[in-house]
Amino acid sequence: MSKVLVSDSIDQVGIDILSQVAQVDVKIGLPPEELVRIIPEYDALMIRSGTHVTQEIIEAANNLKIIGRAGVGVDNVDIPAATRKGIVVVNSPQGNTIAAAEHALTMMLSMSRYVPDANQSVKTGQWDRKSFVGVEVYKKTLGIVGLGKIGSHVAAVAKAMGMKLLAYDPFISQERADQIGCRLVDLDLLIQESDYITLHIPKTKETYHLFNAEVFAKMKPTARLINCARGGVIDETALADALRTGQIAGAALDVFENEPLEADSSLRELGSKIVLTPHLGASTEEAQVNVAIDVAEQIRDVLLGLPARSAVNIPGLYPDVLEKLKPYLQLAETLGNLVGQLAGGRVDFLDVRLQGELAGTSSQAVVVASLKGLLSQALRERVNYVNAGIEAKERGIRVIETRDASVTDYTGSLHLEAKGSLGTHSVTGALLGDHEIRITSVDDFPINVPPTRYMLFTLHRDVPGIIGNIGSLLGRFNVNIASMQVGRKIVRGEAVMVLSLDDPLPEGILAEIIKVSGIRDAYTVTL
Ligand SMILES: NC(=O)C1=CN([C@@H]2O[C@H](COP(=O)(O)OP(=O)(O)OC[C@H]3O[C@@H](n4cnc5c(N)ncnc54)[C@H](O)[C@@H]3O)[C@@H](O)[C@H]2O)C=CC1
Ligand SMILES: O=C(O)CCC(=O)C(=O)O
Repeated sequence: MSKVLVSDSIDQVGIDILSQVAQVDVKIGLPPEELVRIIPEYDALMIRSGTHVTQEIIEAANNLKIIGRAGVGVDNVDIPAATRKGIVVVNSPQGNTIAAAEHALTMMLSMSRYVPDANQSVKTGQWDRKSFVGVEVYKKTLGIVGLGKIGSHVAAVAKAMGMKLLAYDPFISQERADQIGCRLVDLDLLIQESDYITLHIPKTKETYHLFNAEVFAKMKPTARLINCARGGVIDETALADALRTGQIAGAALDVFENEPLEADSSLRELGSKIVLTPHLGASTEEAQVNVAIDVAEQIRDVLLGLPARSAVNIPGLYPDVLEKLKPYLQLAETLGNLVGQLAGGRVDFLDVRLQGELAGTSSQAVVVASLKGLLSQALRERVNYVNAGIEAKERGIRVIETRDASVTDYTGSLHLEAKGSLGTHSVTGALLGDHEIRITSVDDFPINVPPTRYMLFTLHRDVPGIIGNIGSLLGRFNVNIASMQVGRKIVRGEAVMVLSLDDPLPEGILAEIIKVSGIRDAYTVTL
């Protein structure tokens, strides 16, 4: 039975789903060295934002197939390391959208009306109304940085509260911003014109310390900043200075560069100018149920050999695409494996040509499947859909994708050409019916054979006697021929012979085959 480690607090509904297919161990708050020690036992790891899945943990995770992040941000997982190791990383892209958006709005309103401080003063026996005169958000300008799922929901609610909306998001179209009712502007203008700025961006190289001393100097002195996205997108030292010196009026933060926030952080000493929460954006009952179900189902599916619907490191393999392409992916893997063996080791170039109806589909998954097949001889079960692309890149394999919808011999076909240590070779394949694979050409010689486990390919001159000679040679070595086919372009010209064999070819027989008069070259393939 598979084993799943849950290392952050997850709603019970998620544990129940996982328990249908696996032994589930819940161990919260493990020190990193303990995680490194026990991770080899596990097939899956389920986390929230508390566990940092570092390269060291991933390198030790020799049985891990999937890391499930019950939430959106995957910046606490070393994705490149997981990808290299062939571990799928999944998240829940929408399960906590509403919770995070509502938290940002809560922060904006409670900061504007000094709710946390007023609450504290009443609870400590005071009745002070003068110190807590707030400001309204009505008719104020809200600048939204990152107009994705959370940013868009914040926009919809803020609009209903009568706020004017500006947005900065270099990856969002004007049309989408118009639909949401936001004016799309550049970051400088947003910074200068906004009364409130709310951040809904991921933490990346580009967004690290995006809000810094220079930015605070350009903001209105009455402006307030909200961050319920990720710590690290704000330079916290510069923010503390800007608040202390009155460069900006207030800030409300749910996330921090280091979590938990350091006990001596200067952010804790800014009184009513700042509202702080301990990363509570996703902490609603509803969101926790949503993300637990979403991610546990994906872990369950992957452990059962099914695809995950929200994998962040498998390109283009969304379930609907996958369902349609599945037979073609099998074809691509088979042809990749075949052409890789014909071209010999050290392949440095692969042309993936999608033909007929295949030319109209998303090519990414087909390319990944071709690479998986190509690398399978070298990497065996270590190569999978997650790491095939990166493994190919690290081996210096240049991949090009081409499309030719005009090829209509079959409904859809795939042509792979590889250059390796044995020269350049090509194979084409198509599907017979829904999923029966046929190899339809080798080195541009037309054939029509199903792939079988053991195969022999020869390049030869099409003259009488060759087939008989090869047949008797194989007979002498006790190799049984299951089927044989010759492909040629002209009679008595160059030809290719494909034999499906019941047995693997014994050592040394290839050298004998090449000696047969008329044989130019011979290759054995094991699929
Ligand atoms: N505080 C909390 O508990 C929670 C925090 N989050 C965080 O909120 C953030 C947003 O989440 P979603 O809206 O679900 O993600 P999303 O992917 O739907 O939206 C992110 C948006 O940021 C934009 N973006 C990326 N780079 C940018 C840049 N350099 N400048 C401006 N915009 C940029 C993208 O185009 C995208 O539209 C994430 O960092 C996520 O981790 C999410 C849920 C809960
Ligand atoms: O798991 C949590 O509570 C944090 C959620 C979060 O930050 C996210 O989903 O990106």
